[in-house]
Amino acid sequence: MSIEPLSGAAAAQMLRAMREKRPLVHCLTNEVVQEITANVLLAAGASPAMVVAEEEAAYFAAAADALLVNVGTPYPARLRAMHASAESAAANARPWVLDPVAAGGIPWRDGEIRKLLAKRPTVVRGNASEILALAGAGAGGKGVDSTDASSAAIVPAQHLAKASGAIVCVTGETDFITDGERTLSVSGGHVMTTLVVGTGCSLSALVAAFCAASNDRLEATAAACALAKRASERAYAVAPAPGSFHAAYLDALYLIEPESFLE
Ligand SMILES: Nc1ncnc2c1ncn2[C@@H]1O[C@H](COP(=O)(O)OP(=O)(O)O)[C@@H](O)[C@H]1O
Ligand SMILES: Cc1ncsc1CCOP(=O)(O)O
Ligand SMILES: [Mg+2]
Repeated sequence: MSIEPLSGAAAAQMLRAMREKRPLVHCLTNEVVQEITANVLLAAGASPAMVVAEEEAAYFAAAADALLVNVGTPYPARLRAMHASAESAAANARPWVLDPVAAGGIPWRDGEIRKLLAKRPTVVRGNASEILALAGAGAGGKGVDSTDASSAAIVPAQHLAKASGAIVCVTGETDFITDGERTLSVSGGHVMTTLVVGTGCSLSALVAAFCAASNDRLEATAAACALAKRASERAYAVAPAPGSFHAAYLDALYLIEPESFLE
């Protein structure tokens, strides 16, 4: 199966559409990354809302433009809100993204991730070890971090996409995005991105934002990856250490214009 790089024209169009819509993204995410997730969405041009109580999450999922479900710090009440919100998003034709943090490493969590996967997310975005584990081809990474190369997860990601009906986005040195038939790649970025917590989790939120603004969810997902990769490159050029890189990454997400993908 051939792999196509995402075109600059598609990335530009998707970023323009996302900024025009300024989608409201409902985030059910982990305790570690709430702030970077909200800030990444705001800087890129979307609108975050962390509506987490079981009593209100499903209601809000029907009203928001997209939903993120990230299982980084799961516990029963949060998982109940996640299941109800995923059902509500699907019933109201809203895209939703599953981020299977640490898949393969913890049996109870794996069971919960499988139950969420059965609810048919629009996109599953994870690092290579997480996607390999979900595809039945690996035993997880080092906690929340990947110990595998994204290139090793291309074929398993394609199988997982076919089996689950979701678009599967596996990130790493190169990001690969597949629906099981077509596979896009996004290269570049900088490894410094892995030294700032929440860059993967917040990318999953960005994928939700892009999917809210286009019906081509494969290209929308790849465009979110392309924005993150370009922002990482710009950030590293001015801030080559984690603390300042974090701030520069947000700045770059804000400053990058759609036209820059056409250069
Ligand atoms: N070796 C690398 N070189 C460049 N960019 C990377 C590398 N590893 C990860 N990234 C980027 O870091 C971000 C987070 O991806 P990743 O580390 O795979 O997810 P997670 O944080 O969920 O483990 C993505 O934008 C990805 O493209
Ligand atoms: C450190 C940590 N522990 C549980 S969730 C989490 C954040 C993981 O963030 P990311 O997957 O973006 O690196
Ligand atoms: Mg992650």
